[in-house]
Amino acid sequence: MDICVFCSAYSLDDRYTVPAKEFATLLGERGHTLVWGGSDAGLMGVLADNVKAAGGRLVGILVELLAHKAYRGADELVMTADLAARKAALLERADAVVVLVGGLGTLDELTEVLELKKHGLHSKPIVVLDSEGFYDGLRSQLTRMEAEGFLPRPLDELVFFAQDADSALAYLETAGEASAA
Ligand SMILES: C/C(=C\CNc1ncnc2c1ncn2[C@@H]1O[C@H](COP(=O)(O)O)[C@@H](O)[C@H]1O)CO
Repeated sequence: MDICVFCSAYSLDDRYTVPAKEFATLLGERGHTLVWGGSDAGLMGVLADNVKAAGGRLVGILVELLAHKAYRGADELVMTADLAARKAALLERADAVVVLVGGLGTLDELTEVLELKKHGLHSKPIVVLDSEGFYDGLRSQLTRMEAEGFLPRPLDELVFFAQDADSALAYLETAGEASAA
C-alpha cells in the first residue's frame, strides 16, 4: 500500500520517537511505500530514515516554500506550488492515511482528510496512532461531536484510533483487502 503519514516536523523525545520508529520499521518491512511531506525535519526525517532502513519506498510531496528541507534519499520527490496543493497531492497519492503525533500542521492535515471523508469525497482509511495517549483529548472531542449530532456518520467509519504500530498496520491491511475485494 501507499501510506500517507502526517507527523510533527520537530525533534521529540523518546516517548514519541520510539513509537514512530516502530511504525516506520513495520511499514518498510511489510513492503509498503511511505508518502509524506518529503522533509528531513524532526520526526518527519526520523520516519523516512526508518522506513528506508527497513526496505520501504519513499515518495515525498514537497512544497516550494520548504524545498530547502527536502529529504535526500527519497525514491521520488514531487514539488507542489503551495500547502493546499500539497495536501491534495498527498491524499491523491495514498491508499490510506496515518497520523502520528504532531502540532498544528498535523492537526490541519488530519482535520482536512476527515472533513473530505465526512463529505464522501474519499473513502480512504484514516488511522490515528495514539502514542502515549497524545490524542485522547481529540478523541474525546470527536466522540462528543458524534454523541451530540455534529457528525453525519459514525465516528468509527471516519477514523480508527490505534494504540500501537501493529494494530495501526493490521487495520490498514485489512481495510485495504476489503476495498480490493
Ligand atoms: C520545522 C522546520 C521546517 C518544517 N519543514 C517542513 N517540511 C515539510 N513539511 C512540513 C514542514 N513543517 C510542517 N510540515 C507539514 O505539516 C506537518 C507537520 O507540522 P507540525 O506543525 O510540526 O505538526 C507535516 O505532516 C508536514 O506535512 C525547521 O526545521
